[in-house]
Amino acid sequence: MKLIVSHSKLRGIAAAPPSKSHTHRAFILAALAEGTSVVSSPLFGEDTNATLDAVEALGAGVSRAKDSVIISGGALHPSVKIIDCKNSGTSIRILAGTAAQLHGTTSFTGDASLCSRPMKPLLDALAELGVAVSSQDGCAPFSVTGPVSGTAVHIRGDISSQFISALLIGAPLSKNELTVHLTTPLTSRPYVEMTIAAMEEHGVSVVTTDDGFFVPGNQNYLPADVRVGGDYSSAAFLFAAGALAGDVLVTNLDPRDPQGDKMFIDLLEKLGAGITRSSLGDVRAVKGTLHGTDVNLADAPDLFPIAAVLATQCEGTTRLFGAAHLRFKESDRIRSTALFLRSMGADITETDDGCIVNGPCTLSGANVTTFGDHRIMMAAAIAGLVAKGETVIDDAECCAVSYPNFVAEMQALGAQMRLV
Ligand SMILES: O=C(O)C1=C[C@@H](OP(=O)(O)O)[C@@H](O)[C@H](O)C1
Ligand SMILES: C=C(OP(=O)(O)O)C(=O)O
Repeated sequence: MKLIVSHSKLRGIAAAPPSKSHTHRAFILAALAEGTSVVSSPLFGEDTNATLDAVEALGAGVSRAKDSVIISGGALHPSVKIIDCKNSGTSIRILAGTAAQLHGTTSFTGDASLCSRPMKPLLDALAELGVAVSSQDGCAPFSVTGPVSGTAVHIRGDISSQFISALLIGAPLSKNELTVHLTTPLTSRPYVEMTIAAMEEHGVSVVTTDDGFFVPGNQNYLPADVRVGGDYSSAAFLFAAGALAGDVLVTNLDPRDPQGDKMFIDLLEKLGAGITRSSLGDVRAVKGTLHGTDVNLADAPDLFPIAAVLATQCEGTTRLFGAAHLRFKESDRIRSTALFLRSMGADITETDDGCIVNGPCTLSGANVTTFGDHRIMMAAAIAGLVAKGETVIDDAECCAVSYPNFVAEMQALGAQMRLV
């Protein structure tokens, strides 16, 4: 399907969809805990559905209701069928760390995008811990044959924090302790902090050390009822829509949430958008005169495509930097973002770890290739709201990965968008 977007004025209230990252963690940790856990308000997106199907294949009891999932966990076993994680890096990496703790072999695969994303640092780390791994080229499809027997592991932290989350989440299941030594600085650190917070909610502990993490062995995950809060990465598209094209109030957000992408609100404020925060966590974003600045996205890479869209509407130069790991996402997001914005008329130059944008740019509608990447699709749709003429975006259904109601939500706010 294609999405056709025209210049629009927006006004209204939208609830942020549930957090994708919290939902993955809630489903997996509930599956690891002996007993019954209830996950309320989870995200039912394609990525989190892949995780839910996978924990079922690994032996968890799963009962899906309209706005919650009941999971009976604790007695996991290797999956007899190949686990297909579709488009989801978080699913395949964290679940590989879990499957590696089980006695036997589990195989994983995904779609073409996922099968081209890096897995080797995690597979090498699992091999260092005594797990037999088999993959053709360090990518999916691959299999792991557990259990883990080692007690120390070395892994780089600058490709994906999901490798670290995978090792940490699996570790308490081992008889032995685990020390994780990072061989490079850790990027996307807030996601590891979300992992540790979620593990603590299920009664297990992780210690942060000078060069990584330490997890005591032989710990038991306890069942817990968890309510999933709103997703700041998805909300960024709503905030940007308000800041560029009108006035949008976003609800269902918790300012105490460890999600790193809540930095987007501070960024909008710094750029000059009208931002108002209520004591309940709601945030209103209103169109303002925007000015360029330098933004380090090392810890919030998912904001890159929409931050680049904002940058095109800022006076002066905006430098987005620090996020070379954007090259390993659903697409090479530095390239795919620069490509679509340049085709719309933006002055944008790729760098190794981000981009430089000279604004303000007059954007014009163009044919946008998303590369099947949900965040490129949604960023292009927001760019289309301020472009002259029609923006035609391919593969529009790919937003179902993280934000299935994106188009309906934008239309309800007054966006001129139609699916054809
Ligand atoms: O752990 C997670 O939930 C995620 C970690 C991040 O990936 P990297 O650690 O690969 O940057 C982020 O981009 C992804 O959307 C979700
Ligand atoms: C990179 C993302 O997710 P994942 O790594 O789980 O595919 C994302 O949602 O932008």
